Amino acid sequence: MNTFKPNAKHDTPISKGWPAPAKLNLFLHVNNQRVDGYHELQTLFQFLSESDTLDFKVTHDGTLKLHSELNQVVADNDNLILKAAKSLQAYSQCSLGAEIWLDKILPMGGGLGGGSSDAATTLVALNALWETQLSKQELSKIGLALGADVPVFINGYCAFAEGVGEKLQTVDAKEPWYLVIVPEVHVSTQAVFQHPDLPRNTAKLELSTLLSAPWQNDCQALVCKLYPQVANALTWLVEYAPSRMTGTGACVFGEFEHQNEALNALGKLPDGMKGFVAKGINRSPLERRLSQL
Ligand SMILES: C[C@@](CO)(OP(=O)(O)O)[C@H](O)COP(=O)(O)OP(=O)(O)OC[C@H]1O[C@@H](n2ccc(N)nc2=O)[C@H](O)[C@@H]1O
Ligand SMILES: Nc1ncnc2c1ncn2[C@@H]1O[C@H](COP(=O)(O)OP(=O)(O)O)[C@@H](O)[C@H]1O
Repeated sequence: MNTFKPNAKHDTPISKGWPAPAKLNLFLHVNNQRVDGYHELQTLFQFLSESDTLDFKVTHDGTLKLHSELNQVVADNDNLILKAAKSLQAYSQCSLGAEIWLDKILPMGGGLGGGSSDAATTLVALNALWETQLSKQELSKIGLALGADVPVFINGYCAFAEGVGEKLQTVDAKEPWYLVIVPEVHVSTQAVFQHPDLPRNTAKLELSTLLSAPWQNDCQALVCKLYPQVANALTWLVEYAPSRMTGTGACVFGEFEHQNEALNALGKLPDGMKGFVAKGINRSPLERRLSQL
């Protein structure tokens, strides 16, 4: 419905409004460390109603250009959007290029997966616009090389993940409202996984057992010890709702049945804490967008 609307400013068609949603890890278990250093996980991913938005214009000279204020903080060579577009060009031998506009609203490096989601949306959108016709499986293979969380965003459904996040099983979870607190601290995923105090031996369990057991994040205690801002945010939030950390942090989330309860708690956030309210969603808005083409 939003595809290829002529845009006076750019004078050529731009495909607008491709969403790149945030995710939460509703639980995160670290089961094992592989010989290559990576950790085997069991985790449950759910999307949030908060998204970055990307617009794309196909070009015919093979060049890739990103328009974003993010280039003040992330060099083009490191930006997952351009890396994703280059990987798709290489894999599919496509000679087309693209201009890409990013409206970035998701906090970076907080365990909400915004960078991975931007990369997934780029792969899915350009696969459609360049007509490269790769399957979700092929796109996920390309995406996994960019980040462990990219496949779940390509798949587009709330999912239980194993391995390093690539073995996915769709789950129909409840869709509550969340208050997400964004502590002003950067937690390095690599540093958490390399830390000697990280528990790495949670028993692997069947999905049915995991879904009915209390949910936990194995990285949370360590991150709270290393970053008091994360511990403080959780201490405040658990007074209002069952709360946990997402991914390797730093963001924490509290679960509410009704939007107004989450908004009410947001309104009481102490000075110096930032957060937002979003709904948990099982079908990604990217998946919905694709089905409208
Ligand atoms: C653990 C999760 C859960 O969603 O955390 P968040 O990043 O979202 O917080 C993700 O799988 C993270 O995925 P992603 O952020 O893409 O991680 P990558 O860039 O692939 O890896 C960063 C570094 O973390 C370590 N790493 C990452 C994932 C994993 N399963 N085992 C690891 O040991 C590796 O040292 C790697 O070099
Ligand atoms: N398009 C992008 N958006 C966000 N971060 C990006 C992007 N491209 C590269 N990055 C890098 O990826 C890192 C992780 O970003 P993000 O996915 O938001 O966090 P997390 O992995 O903690 O969920 C950022 O700190 C940034 O250096």
